[in-house]
Amino acid sequence: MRIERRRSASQIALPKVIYSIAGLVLILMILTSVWTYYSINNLLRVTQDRREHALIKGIAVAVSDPIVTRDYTELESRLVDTLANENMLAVAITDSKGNVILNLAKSKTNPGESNLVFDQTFINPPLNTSSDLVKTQDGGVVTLWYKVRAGVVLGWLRIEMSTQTEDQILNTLQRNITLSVALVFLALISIIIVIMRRFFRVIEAGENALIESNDLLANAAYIDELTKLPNRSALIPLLEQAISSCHQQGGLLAVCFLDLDGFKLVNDRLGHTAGDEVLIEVAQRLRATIRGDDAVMRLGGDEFVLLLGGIQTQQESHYLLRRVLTALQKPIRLPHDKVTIGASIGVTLYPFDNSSPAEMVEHADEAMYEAKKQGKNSWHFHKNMPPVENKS
Ligand SMILES: Nc1nc2c(ncn2[C@@H]2O[C@H](COP(=O)(O)OP(=O)(O)OP(=O)(O)O)[C@@H](O)[C@H]2O)c(=O)[nH]1
Repeated sequence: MRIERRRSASQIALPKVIYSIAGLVLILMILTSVWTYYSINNLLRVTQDRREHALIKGIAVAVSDPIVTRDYTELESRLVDTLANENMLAVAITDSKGNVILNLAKSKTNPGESNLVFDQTFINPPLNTSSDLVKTQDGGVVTLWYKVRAGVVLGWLRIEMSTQTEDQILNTLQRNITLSVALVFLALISIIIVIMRRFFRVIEAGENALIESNDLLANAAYIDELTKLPNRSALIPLLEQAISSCHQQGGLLAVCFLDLDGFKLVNDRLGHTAGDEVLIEVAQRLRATIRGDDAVMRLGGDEFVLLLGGIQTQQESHYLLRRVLTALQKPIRLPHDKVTIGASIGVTLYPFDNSSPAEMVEHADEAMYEAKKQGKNSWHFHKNMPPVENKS
């Protein structure tokens, strides 16, 4: 009589959807971050290139006059000014073949100072290029070659610059993006956890409601509305259960079909409502009389079935049946009347009667009719039983 409780497909599928969306968002976020990082990186490089170009062009213009006039004092002064630039490391002027005209390097110990470099008389310029500007990079140092022109090519301007500032910007950018991704990732994970927890709470609540409604439905299907006893639908399942435990534990199981005597009269004399009250009282008395493991059901009308298990001897079944009738025979008090009612009981005993559950009920029913025939308010064992004394 158990009703299976399963989660619906949509209930199982939804967390997967949430995980997939979250995963997708995460991948998009990482891709966006990487793309942003490379875009900004690229932008910085382009800006840096333009800045360097403008810078070297400016220096070239500034040094072209002193080169033409061979005013090396003025040339040195202009190069020293150039070296004042924070990132500038060295600056040199060569003729068109690479012979050094002037070579200045910033002092490593005192960046405010610049020294003439004398030990390098020739620097190899990129002679086989048609471009005016050539850039090479080695680690954090950028070397720029630029053709100095005044109508004709006067020579080469060579500057060495540190990319320290640029690297710092990029490192900061990289750190910030990594931090942002980590923070967004954490936020996303937290949101997923919150959503999942809420989701599972909703499922749990839904499941509980489903279980409750299933239980209610199950009860409604197997319970007699008037007496609250199990009804006819519960008869075979309960009988099968009782047979199985009797089979395991041994002893006898009495299947008792009980029909009230003269109940129609109660209805006729006192009305249907009074009849109902009598049925409710009978149900309560039957329930109070049987043992915890026994069962009592109302099949309908004034018919009940009792399943009395754990009986060791046939004699014991007589005792139990007498107890049932004695309990019923006590007057029933109604608001305006008092009713005394009896019952006839037909009995079949398992395992003497080893037929199917439905047949056993039929046998008990037949025996009940025998009890009625023999004067009512008594019990009668089915004819298939070993000879036992039928008593009232
Ligand atoms: N009050 C009430 N009466 C019911 C209900 N269901 C069936 N009945 C009545 O119960 C009576 C049962 O009839 P019988 O068992 O044939 O009559 P009886 O007087 O007990 O006859 P015997 O069994 O031969 O003693 C009928 O009058 C039905 O109308 C119910 O739920 N409530």
